[in-house]
Amino acid sequence: MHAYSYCSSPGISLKSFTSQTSSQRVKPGWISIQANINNNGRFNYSYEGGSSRADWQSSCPILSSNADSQHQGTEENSGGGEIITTLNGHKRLDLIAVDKRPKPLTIADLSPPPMHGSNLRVAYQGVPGAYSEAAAGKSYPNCEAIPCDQFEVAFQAVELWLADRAVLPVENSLGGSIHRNYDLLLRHRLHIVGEVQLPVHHCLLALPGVRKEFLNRVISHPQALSQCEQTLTKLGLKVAREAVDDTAGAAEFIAANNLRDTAAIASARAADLYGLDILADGIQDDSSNVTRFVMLAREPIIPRTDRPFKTSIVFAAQDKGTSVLFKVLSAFAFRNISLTKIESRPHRNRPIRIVDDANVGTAKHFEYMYYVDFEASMADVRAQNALAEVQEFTSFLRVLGSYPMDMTPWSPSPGD
Ligand SMILES: O=C(O)C(=O)C[C@]1(C(=O)O)C=C[C@@H](O)C=C1
Repeated sequence: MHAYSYCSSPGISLKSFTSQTSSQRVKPGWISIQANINNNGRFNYSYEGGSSRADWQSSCPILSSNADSQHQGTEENSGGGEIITTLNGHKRLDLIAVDKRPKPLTIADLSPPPMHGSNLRVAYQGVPGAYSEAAAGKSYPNCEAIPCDQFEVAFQAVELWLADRAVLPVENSLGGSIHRNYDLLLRHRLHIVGEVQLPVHHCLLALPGVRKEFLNRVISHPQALSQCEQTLTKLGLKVAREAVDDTAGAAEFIAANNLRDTAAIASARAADLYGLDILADGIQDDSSNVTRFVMLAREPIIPRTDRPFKTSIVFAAQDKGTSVLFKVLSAFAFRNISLTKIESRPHRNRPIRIVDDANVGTAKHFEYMYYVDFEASMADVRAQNALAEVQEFTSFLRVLGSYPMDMTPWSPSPGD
């Protein structure tokens, strides 16, 4: 039933990147990484973890090299120059520790990692069974999907080289934009290197034996709740709705706490993973329910013109003039470049501008950051000229990425 062959990793949580006390809860199978900057301005990592911490550390070169200095394991020289560390009786080969001398760069260091290669570590928000995990698998088949407890953590995981890519939702055909990710795109320096559209087929899940009449509440991600609002009412479920971090997390929570009065909106895969029954299938309000995800990387890809590309930009208008937005949009229209999305968010550094006009009086203007997606590659001279023109009317302009459009055909799931 599940088309993707990704594998899940132990996850990363926000406390990984903030100050932390030793009493903090650690999810089973997750690693908690505390990153501090030391006196030399370098990162130090320390670890608390669930059962698979050692596996995770040994699969991650950054972690395994740092872990060596923190754990009181014993070391042997295997005779071949490698160091074998013994940790809790388990032997492990530490490639990083083998040879600390700088190595010459090879051609392999200079080429980007394979787009669909194996072992690409892809961070997503949520727990296994979340739609974001499926999007990671669709974007990078055979990747190692790394669950993160918040969107921000997925950004940081890539920035700190704990993951190679992040795959994050930006908009849904029914629920609209996921604003948090628009704000984070601006705050972080990652590049959009691709997009993927995922049909989202929701199910109502409950513990085995539970019937709809027993339910007092339905829990899920706020987007999923809004995508199923009308259907829940049609099913006669006049129960409380509660928002949680992700859809699969809602299913996991019901199973872990044996909640017989609560249902979750989540995927069929989440039902499988957490041992829940499907009370209703395909409960999204529209069968063509699609979420668009973007793939993020530390480096941009080189834009091309031999296939359809999309470019995402963000800009702020200059202080003076009210027709800036019109002028910016005209720069694309005159060059026959179609816009596929426009979104405005508060300008966090300067949310309000006081405008004094001797004739009209004083007004408070809200200031925005505008996000625009347009259908052209940055290698296309029309896009370059349009942006040169846009720059004249804006106080800030950043290209978030120029990347191949997702042209994969999809159809509503059978039974919708
Ligand atoms: O909760 C999940 O399963 C997610 O992957 C998050 C998310 C979202 O943020 O929009 C992704 C796809 C669906 O639209 C519902 C929820």
